[in-house]
Amino acid sequence: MAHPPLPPIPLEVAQSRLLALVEPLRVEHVDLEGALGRYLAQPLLARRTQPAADVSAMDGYAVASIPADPRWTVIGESAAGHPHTGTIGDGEAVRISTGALLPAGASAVVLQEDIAREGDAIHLEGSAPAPVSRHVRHCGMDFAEGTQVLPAGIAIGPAQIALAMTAGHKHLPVHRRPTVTIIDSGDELARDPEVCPLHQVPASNGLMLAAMMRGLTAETRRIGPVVDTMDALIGAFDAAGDAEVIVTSGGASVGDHDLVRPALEAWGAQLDFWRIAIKPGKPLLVATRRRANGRPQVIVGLPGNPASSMVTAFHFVLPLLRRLLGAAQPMATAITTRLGADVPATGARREFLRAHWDGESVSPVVLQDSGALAAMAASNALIDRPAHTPALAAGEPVSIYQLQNG
Ligand SMILES: Nc1nc2c(c(=O)[nH]1)N[C@H]1C(S)=C(S)[C@@H](COP(=O)(O)OP(=O)(O)OC[C@H]3O[C@@H](n4cnc5c(N)ncnc54)[C@H](O)[C@@H]3O)O[C@H]1N2
Ligand code: MOO
Repeated sequence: MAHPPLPPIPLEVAQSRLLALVEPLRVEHVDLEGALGRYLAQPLLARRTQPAADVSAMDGYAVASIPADPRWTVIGESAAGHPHTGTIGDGEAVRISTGALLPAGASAVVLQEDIAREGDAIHLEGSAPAPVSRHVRHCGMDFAEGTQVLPAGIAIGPAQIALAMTAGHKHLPVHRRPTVTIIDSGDELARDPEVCPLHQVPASNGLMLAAMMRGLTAETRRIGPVVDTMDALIGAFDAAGDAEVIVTSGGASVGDHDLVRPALEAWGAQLDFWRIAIKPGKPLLVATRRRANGRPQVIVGLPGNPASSMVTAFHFVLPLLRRLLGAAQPMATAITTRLGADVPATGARREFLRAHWDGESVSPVVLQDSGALAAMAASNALIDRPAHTPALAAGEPVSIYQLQNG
């Protein structure tokens, strides 16, 4: 890795290069609870039809028809889990509960609120269902056996798990969880925030990064803080073992003690790119190393400033993990909202302003220094400001990314 200083590259170019380095991990079958937070590896086909037969959507009376003189005799009951076994004819009704099978011969359900009953004799007092099948859920209304209920690559959340179970599945095919080793690097970093002299700062980035990855089910391991020497860094890379992804924080810039790049080189990794035209986060680097199994190990070197680490983890590490997990859409998606305050013009780098979004408008927090953690903790969004754009006034539309920040 001899490095003529490379010009910073645009965000999307860098993201595409990073994602092109890996493929989704191998497929495994896990139980439904274990599938939460992961991505479906193959399209899911229904193994049953839902509802499996016509069922009632309301509590009332199932009837064969609604005659001009709407009177019926109750001949039995169909309760949820206890179907009525006979067939009903004209003038007959079956007491029915929500979710119970419609008896053979029934075509409508009349709400119990619309019925007057004396003994087994009932008559319509309110309104008849319109259309007549209004309170009936027909066989296959939700899905039919053999049809695709979920596409490959979809995120598996609570509704997907419920659907999979209802479609007759106990297990789901998902991609293996990625293993990630997170390395805090820097002589100034203290492991213990209660024992932190003036020249030190608590090593909070590793903790924050692991927290960001938790929602994606990644298996994280933390190393460090590691001191700024080649030997210590190479030792930390070795200790990362077979992790699919190594994330370092700090030491990515151009200072005399920023050794992540040369240490990666000495360790045998290949630099893929270094420096992105974004603010914060410019010194981000990505390198790869071939593992014994022939698959690449990807190293993402994040800048040490906390806001830079968070923004680059958001735009690079999380999409990389989603790609390894088999997500159809690994990138974060932006939404459009309007500004609650003016924002200044931008320069050569695309900027991601830490901001607070209240659901209606978004305002940048006052302190945009990439070392400002209190300001970052007051943010729940990033305002996306393209490079070389003029100032914008409150009320104008902007793109934002939502952060899972408290
Ligand atoms: N002459 C130049 N100086 C700098 C440039 C440049 O282009 N020319 N880039 C600046 C930018 S932009 C950034 S961002 C920083 C990032 O540099 P590093 O990745 O080398 O980060 P460090 O110098 O190691 O640390 C920066 C800052 O962050 C704190 N830090 C580091 N690691 C952690 C951690 N694990 N937990 C909490 N805090 C951490 C560290 O103490 C420093 O205060 O470089 C600029 N400089
Ligand atoms: O890019 Mo640095 O990340 O501005 O602070």
